[in-house]
Amino acid sequence: MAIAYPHYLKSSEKSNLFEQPMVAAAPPSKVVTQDELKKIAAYKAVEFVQSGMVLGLGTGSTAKHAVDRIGELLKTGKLNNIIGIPTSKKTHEQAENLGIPLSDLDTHPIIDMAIDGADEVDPLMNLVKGRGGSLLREKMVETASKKFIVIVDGTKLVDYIGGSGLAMPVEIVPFCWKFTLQRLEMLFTDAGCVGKLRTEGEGGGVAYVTDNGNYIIDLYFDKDIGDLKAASDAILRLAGVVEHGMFIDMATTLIVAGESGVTIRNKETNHGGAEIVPCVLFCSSGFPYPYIGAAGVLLGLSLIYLQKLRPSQLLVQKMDGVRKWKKGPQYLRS
Ligand SMILES: O=C[C@H](O)[C@H](O)[C@H](O)COP(=O)(O)O
Repeated sequence: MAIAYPHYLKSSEKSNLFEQPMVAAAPPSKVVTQDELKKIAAYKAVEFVQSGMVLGLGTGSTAKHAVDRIGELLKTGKLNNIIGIPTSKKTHEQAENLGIPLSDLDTHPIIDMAIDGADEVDPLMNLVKGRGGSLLREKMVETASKKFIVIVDGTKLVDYIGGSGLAMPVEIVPFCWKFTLQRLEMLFTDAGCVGKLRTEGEGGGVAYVTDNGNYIIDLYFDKDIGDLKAASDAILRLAGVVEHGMFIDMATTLIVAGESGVTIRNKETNHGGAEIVPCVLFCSSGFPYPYIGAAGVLLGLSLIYLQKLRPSQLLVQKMDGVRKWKKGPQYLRS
C-alpha cells in the first residue's frame, strides 16, 4: 500500500509494526528537509506505542521528535499510563517539561519498547551511537528493552560500521585518558584508526564530559574494522574504557525516512527451519513411544523459539520471568 508522508504526521491509527516485514511508502509529494525526515521517522515509531507501556526515551535530534510526540499524545489523552526511562539528562529534562511520568532502570528493569536515533546503521542493523555523548545510558536502557526501534533519516545508512568516516565514540574514565586513547588506536592500526579526545567550548579547549562524568574518545577509521563482536570485546577489555558506541545486534526494528519514502524493517532472525530436522528425527526415533515423540516436538519448538530471540532479548525475558515469578516482598533482600 502506498502511503505519502503527510500520513505519518497525521495518522493516529495503530498498526502492528512487528507483523510488517518491510513496508515501502510512496515518494513524498514535496521536498522535505533532513529535520522533517527525522520527524517523520520519529512520528511513525510513536504510532506503535501503546498505553500502559514502559518506554525507553532516546537522545538526539531525531529522538527529540519522538519524545515531543509522546508528550503531545499524553496531553490529548490518546495515550495514557506511560512511564518513560530517559537515556540522558537532556531527555530527562525534555520529558519532564512535557509532563511525561518518568522512572529509571532500578525501578523498571524491563522496558517494553525503546525509541532512539543513530549515527550510522549498517546493512545488518548494527549501529553507531553516541555522537551526542549519551551512548552509555542509551546502551543500558536499550539492552533492557524488549523492542528497540531505531529511527533515522536516510543519510545514516552506511555499508559498514565506521563507513561514514565520522566518529565511533568510546566513553572512558578521565584518568590518564591519553594512555587509553593510544591503546584504543593500537587495537585498530590495520584500519588506520585515529583517536581524538572530544572537546567543547571556545576553541575546543575543554574536554567534553558525559552525564556520567567521563570523557569521550572519538575513533575514526580509514577502513572497515571487520568483526564487530571481536572489536567490541577488544575495546571493552581495556581498563579505562567504560563503553563504546557500537550497538551490535540490538535494534529490532529500523524506520528510515528518506527522499524516496519511508521503510520499516524488522530484524531478521537466524531461524531457517534447520531446527525442525533434529526434531523430526528425534520424533521418528521415538516411534512407537509417544512420550519420546512428544519430548522431541517440545525440544524442536523450544529451539525454534530460542532462535527467534536476540541474546539481549533472552536476558530481558529471563529477568522478566524471574520478576513475575518472584512477586512480593521476598524479592527484596531485607
Ligand atoms: O548520543 C547521542 C545518540 O546516540 C543519538 O541518538 C545519535 O547521536 C543520533 O543523533 P541524531 O538523531 O541527533 O542524529
